Amino acid sequence: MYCEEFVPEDDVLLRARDRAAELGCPAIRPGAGAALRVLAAALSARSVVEVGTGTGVASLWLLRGMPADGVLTTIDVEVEHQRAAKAAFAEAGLAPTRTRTIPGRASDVLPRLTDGAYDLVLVAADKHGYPEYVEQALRLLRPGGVLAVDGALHHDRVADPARRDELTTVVREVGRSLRTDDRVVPALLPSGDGLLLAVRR
Ligand SMILES: C[S@@+](CC[C@H](N)C(=O)[O-])C[C@H]1O[C@@H](n2cnc3c(N)ncnc32)[C@H](O)[C@@H]1O
Repeated sequence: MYCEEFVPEDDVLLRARDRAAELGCPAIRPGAGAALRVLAAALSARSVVEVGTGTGVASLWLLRGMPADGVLTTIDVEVEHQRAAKAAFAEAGLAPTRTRTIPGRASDVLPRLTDGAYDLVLVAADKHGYPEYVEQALRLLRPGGVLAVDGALHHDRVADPARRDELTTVVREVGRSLRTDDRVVPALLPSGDGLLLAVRR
């Protein structure tokens, strides 16, 4: 699709995407990755959290929008995924100080991060955990900071009211609750698999 390929990926991103396919870990699609890079650049995001490192595809998009002294804190329960992500960060020539990779379950790690200290939080891990990760993200964001939730359309199932399986319902409810949450200004972009955005008031 034209929009998904509008900003092409370089070899480092394509290799990280290949490793994601090898490990069976779905990576963010390029259109949503490009949108994240825009957000990170627009916010001059120096402190970013990613929930669900995978092999580092979204991490690279974020880091490329962040200023040169920005630090990405990225969490994943799978050590093998984070190992692949670290290889991608090295290939991209990123200084080790630019990334803080934390192994562990998001529900254990997120509560240890500081309130109101982050410019941007990307939620992209197990969808069952989305309601909890979104709540944690709203705690972590500074006013004016942005929450991004990847997979918000869940393969277009969220938009189809006839789809009532558990995961689709969880993701749909996350969107509904952010839409009526006075703490944020929301929008749902159709890029990638759906990128739900919410600016923290
Ligand atoms: C969709 S992939 C992330 C893709 C990545 N953001 C990218 O675009 O390259 C989801 C990741 O979440 C991780 N994950 C699953 N459950 C988790 C949990 N409870 N806590 C932390 N990470 C988890 C998986 O190991 C997997 O690497």
